[in-house]
Amino acid sequence: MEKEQECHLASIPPYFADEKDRVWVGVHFGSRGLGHKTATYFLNAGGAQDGMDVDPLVLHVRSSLGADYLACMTLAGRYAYAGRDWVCAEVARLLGAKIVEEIHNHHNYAWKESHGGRDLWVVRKGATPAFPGQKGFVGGSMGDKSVILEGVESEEASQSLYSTVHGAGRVMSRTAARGKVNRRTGEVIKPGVVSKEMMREWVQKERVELRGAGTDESPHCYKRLPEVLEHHKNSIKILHTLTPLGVAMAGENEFDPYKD
Ligand SMILES: Nc1nc2c(ncn2[C@@H]2O[C@H](COP(=O)(O)O)[C@@H](O)[C@H]2O)c(=O)[nH]1
Ligand SMILES: [Mn+2]
Repeated sequence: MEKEQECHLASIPPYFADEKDRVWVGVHFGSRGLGHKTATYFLNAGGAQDGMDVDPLVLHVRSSLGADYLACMTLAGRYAYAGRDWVCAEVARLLGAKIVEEIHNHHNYAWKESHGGRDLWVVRKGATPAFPGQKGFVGGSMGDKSVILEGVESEEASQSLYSTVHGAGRVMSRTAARGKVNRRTGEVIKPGVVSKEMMREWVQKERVELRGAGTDESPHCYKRLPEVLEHHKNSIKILHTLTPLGVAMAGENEFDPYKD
């Protein structure tokens, strides 16, 4: 690492080197467990039906339940920011680095915004805001380059309500990748498509130091980010390309009581 004193934060914790050999620390987690519990509480309280094809529960933002939901969502968002900040600071400390720039972005969250003179609640599922000049971190995979990008003004950008992708996206489900095993008997119900050897081979070729990770997170599970970003080239500008150096994530048998 040429500049040990400089460290940039992107919002997996891997760390990367950019095109000028500057170090970036990236994390990708938030409030999944808390968010799920919150949503479940409000769905039950609002009398939502259960099932894939049922009508959605609609709560008015000015109803007591709606206002409480928004307050809880905002709190869960702050909890996500705080957790990411803590992990980035800890990785920077371990690297002996000083943080010189921070880029935060949520996904799977709702924002109150004005578009074309209309006040809207914009829910970005698997997407992040990318208003002109707004920077964001978009992950590839543990064995692919990631990017720091910013939104640009264009017809396409406006049509997307100034949103972009938050990752390359999956080509297979977690279950398809790792297979299905009977937890009690250990019997393999369906073998996984991706083996540990395949995952190891990929990261070794890319010279990435990997700690933890199940095969459901292997690069084989994701699209290639440059191809995805090519489809978005009119609404974003790539500022930095980040090459992964080290990636740490929970192992396949790790117990996470918070599920975040
Ligand atoms: N830089 C990294 N990006 C990664 C890694 N594993 C996945 N990804 C990308 O991020 C999103 C994660 O999405 P989610 O659905 O799990 O929230 C995904 O689309 C990938 O492209 C990684 O280890 N490093
Ligand atoms: Mn995510």
